Amino acid sequence: MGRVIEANELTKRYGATTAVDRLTFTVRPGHVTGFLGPNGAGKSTTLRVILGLNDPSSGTVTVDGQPFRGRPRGLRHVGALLDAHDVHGGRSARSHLSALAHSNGLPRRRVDEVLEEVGLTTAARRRIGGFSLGMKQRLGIAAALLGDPPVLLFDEPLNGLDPEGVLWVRGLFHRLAAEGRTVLVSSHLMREVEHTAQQLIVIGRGELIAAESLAEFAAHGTRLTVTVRTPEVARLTSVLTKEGAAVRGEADGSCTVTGMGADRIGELAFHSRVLLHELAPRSASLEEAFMGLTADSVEYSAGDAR
Ligand SMILES: Nc1ncnc2c1ncn2[C@@H]1O[C@H](COP(=O)(O)OP(=O)(O)OP(=O)(O)O)[C@@H](O)[C@H]1O
Repeated sequence: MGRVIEANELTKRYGATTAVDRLTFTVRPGHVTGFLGPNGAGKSTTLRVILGLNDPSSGTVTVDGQPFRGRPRGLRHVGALLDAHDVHGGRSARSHLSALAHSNGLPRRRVDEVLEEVGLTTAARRRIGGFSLGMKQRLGIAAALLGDPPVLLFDEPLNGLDPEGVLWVRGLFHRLAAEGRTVLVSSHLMREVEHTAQQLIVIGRGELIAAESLAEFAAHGTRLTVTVRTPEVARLTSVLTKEGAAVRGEADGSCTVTGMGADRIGELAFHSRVLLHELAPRSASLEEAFMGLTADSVEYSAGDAR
């Protein structure tokens, strides 16, 4: 049942600001795709353009080979949670969803089904204005699911959810993907995405930085570093730097070596009769890889704070 989202050289400018800059990517069904980038990277803009809420300045984005805008009864094709606050506070959850179901020609029974799905059945008659952010996120997810669509877009859906809610959302996204749907989930935090997504699209300053599996991202983002502990720091540093490694002293007395594997460090230390107390290879975490890759974009958005 899946549908592919394809962006081709997608560009969106707001006056002098280029929010999305020649983005080309494909989102496939069957797994959760994380859409990752620092604040202001252009994630929300991209999602809005996919949904046809904004026109691209140039380039194209299609869902199942066609621009999404103008599809009748859109909720049957693409469900989206863009902004959990974007709901009428005076309405109840049930009347909000009923209105959406009605305008999209969806059967009323779907309202009860999605309320049950997101755990809001008992709160269905309460005013949305009194909902916590987590409850509003659940309501937004319910609205996205209403049309039982094959394509689902979620903008920062984990915001405001408690740990139990986060686990629930992850389980839900995995199930939706396993059913063959296309699931795109944006976040500015790698730690949110790394347990949720199998595929990643990483952007910074509106530009594509990476589009690959989480495993590939982890592998190429990883710099080889080795933690070494020795009572003879100066001698070891001299031995290793002569062979091309970089050695940095840490506050706890250990050294971080880059550019050389643990085997070679051990060999060189042995031949130079330098005593080692610890020799531990470590790989950068996904968070570190993400921050390293997007460092330039973060500086940009910090200076360009909205
Ligand atoms: N309607 C608009 N008018 C002018 N500039 C805009 C508009 N919408 C977005 N921008 C700008 O486009 C850039 C990308 O914004 P966008 O909201 O898409 O990023 P984001 O990755 O979703 O960030 P965040 O995580 O902070 O929501 C920002 O510099 C933002 O200020």
